[in-house]
Amino acid sequence: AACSSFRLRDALHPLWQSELSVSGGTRQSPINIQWRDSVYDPHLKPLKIHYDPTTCLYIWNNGYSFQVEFDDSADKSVIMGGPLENHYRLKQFHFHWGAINEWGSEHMVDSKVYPAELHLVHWNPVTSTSFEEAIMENNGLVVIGVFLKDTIVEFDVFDPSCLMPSCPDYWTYDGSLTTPPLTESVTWIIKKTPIEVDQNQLEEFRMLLFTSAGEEEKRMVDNFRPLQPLMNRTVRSSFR
Ligand SMILES: Cc1ccc(O)c(S)c1
Ligand SMILES: [Zn+2]
Repeated sequence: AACSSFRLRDALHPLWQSELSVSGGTRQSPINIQWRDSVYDPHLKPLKIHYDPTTCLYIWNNGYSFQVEFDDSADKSVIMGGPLENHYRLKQFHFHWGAINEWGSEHMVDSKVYPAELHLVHWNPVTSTSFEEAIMENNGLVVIGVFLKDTIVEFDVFDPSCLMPSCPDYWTYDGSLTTPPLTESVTWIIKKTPIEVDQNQLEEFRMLLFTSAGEEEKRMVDNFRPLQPLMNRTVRSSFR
């Protein structure tokens, strides 16, 4: 019922209004992951994550999420393994969330939506010389998506490794950025198990603003892109 009261225009933040779909896009994100249609790939390795908290630089509001930036001038916070052919450097992480707990995540699993979704954005230093260049490269980026569900716990937002669920299971598919330029440069790795965050943490997200000082206040909520067609893609799973 809550979803029926959800007005599509709420999710059409000016950011996406003009770019609901990239013309000719064949691998757009986010998608609804149909668990029974995902294909177990025994060649998928465990994902290896080595984050160095000292690479954490600062947090800022970029107008459509809050983002924690990392020093990516060396291979200090990196991921490798999984579906990846080499290592990727952590550049930033940010979240997407809803105005209420009934919606907010970008990806869905069997049409189940979560209140929020964490994106850990990495770039390929082997095929690109900078993050900005990697955004335009085929598979220049890897984004790890982690669902958030509300419960009563505390978590430290600045040590990204503690943002990762202990369960190693993930789905992976070829997709795109979910914000402009929506480039089809992302290998998505979606963790099967959500992390649990305190309801107060979700409320704090909803206190942020899309607007700058002096403008009429607009709460930063519903900063997620609508689902995109799967088209000719298969989602692989790292687990049976
Ligand atoms: C590079 C980048 C920027 C913003 C995003 O929401 C995503 S998913 C990726
Ligand atoms: Zn994102």
